[in-house]
Amino acid sequence: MSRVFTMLLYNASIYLTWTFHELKVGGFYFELEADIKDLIITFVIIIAASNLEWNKGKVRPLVSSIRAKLRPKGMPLKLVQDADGLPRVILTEPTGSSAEVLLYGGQVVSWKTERREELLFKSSKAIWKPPKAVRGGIPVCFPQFGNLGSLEQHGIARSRMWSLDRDPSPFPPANNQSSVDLILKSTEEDLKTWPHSFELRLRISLNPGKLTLIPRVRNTDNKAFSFMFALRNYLSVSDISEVRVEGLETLDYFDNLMHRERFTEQADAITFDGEIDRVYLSTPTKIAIIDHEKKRTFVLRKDNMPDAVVWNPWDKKAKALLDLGDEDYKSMLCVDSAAIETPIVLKPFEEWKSCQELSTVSSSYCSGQLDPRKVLYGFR
Ligand SMILES: O=P(O)(O)OC[C@H]1O[C@H](O)[C@H](O)[C@@H](O)[C@@H]1O
Repeated sequence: MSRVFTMLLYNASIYLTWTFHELKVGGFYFELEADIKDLIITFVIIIAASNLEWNKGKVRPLVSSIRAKLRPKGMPLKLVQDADGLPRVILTEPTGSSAEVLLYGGQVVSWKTERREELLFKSSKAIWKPPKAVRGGIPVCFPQFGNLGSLEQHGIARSRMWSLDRDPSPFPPANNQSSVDLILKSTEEDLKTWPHSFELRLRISLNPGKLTLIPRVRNTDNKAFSFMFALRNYLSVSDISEVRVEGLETLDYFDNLMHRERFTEQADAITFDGEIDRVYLSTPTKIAIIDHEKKRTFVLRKDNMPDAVVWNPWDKKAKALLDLGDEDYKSMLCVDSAAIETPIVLKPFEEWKSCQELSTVSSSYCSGQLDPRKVLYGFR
């Protein structure tokens, strides 16, 4: 789509907006709200811009600046500097739940209920200093998972400084206080170890009882590349021995503790009495992590990330990890949304998008037979 056409669309949208500013319907005049006017313009511009993005891999500066002007002007983002000098964004929503997101690693490090109860695990010995990734929260593993490649463990994204994405694609968030858009772009230095230019975007949105992460990866290179991706969810649990995971039964998995040998899960649900490090394959979109002691269930819903990693280091490995307290393994469980077995391939200017939603419900609702939707419709 040419620039001229974009301008034509833009002018047409302004004309339409003014024409319909006063809309005569059945003899009554309805004043259109300024918001609606903005919405119409935004809609037309975004369609034009999206086309440009798909075709050229770049939004023209003109369209970007118009889009920026039309972005909802709510309260500004709360950006604070913590004691270690790492900038973090504080997300809040009206019922009182909150989340904290570090620009370092693009990492959610806290998610609290409206009663200020922390839902994500943070290591008592976490190192809040580059180049170490912070142990806890939701680190982003990209473009490699674990040591399945030549890059540093779990790739580069979790130990890089991300930026606020001032031009999120395609729609700006509805509320600036409860949502943030981050971006990580390949640097000259990174290109030396992973020679593929990319843009990794992450939208983090907080809603009552729910935390949503939408990652996107765009190939901004002139050749195709492939990558692995994982959102490592460090969930805070009362006692790992009292936790069970439902939704992965009967599935095949690679066991990282057994030289990645392939097995089939035989148990009705996964319970924990020792170290575990497995990549479950072709998993359903919904997995339940049931914490009996807390009477709380985390529900993990994911889209376009077919694998799920389950990791707990248990006592020996915990002691070997410098940034994990000796007893910390008891109060954490990682259940990750991931794309590992089949790496994602992107041609130049193509974009991959996925979504993860974490929510909590009372245990009785999701544990097997008591989930009414499971009983009624049999879906997970
Ligand atoms: O210590 P990290 O780099 O965060 O990795 C933690 C763990 O992640 C994965 O599950 C790997 O398979 C493990 O080998 C690794 O120990």
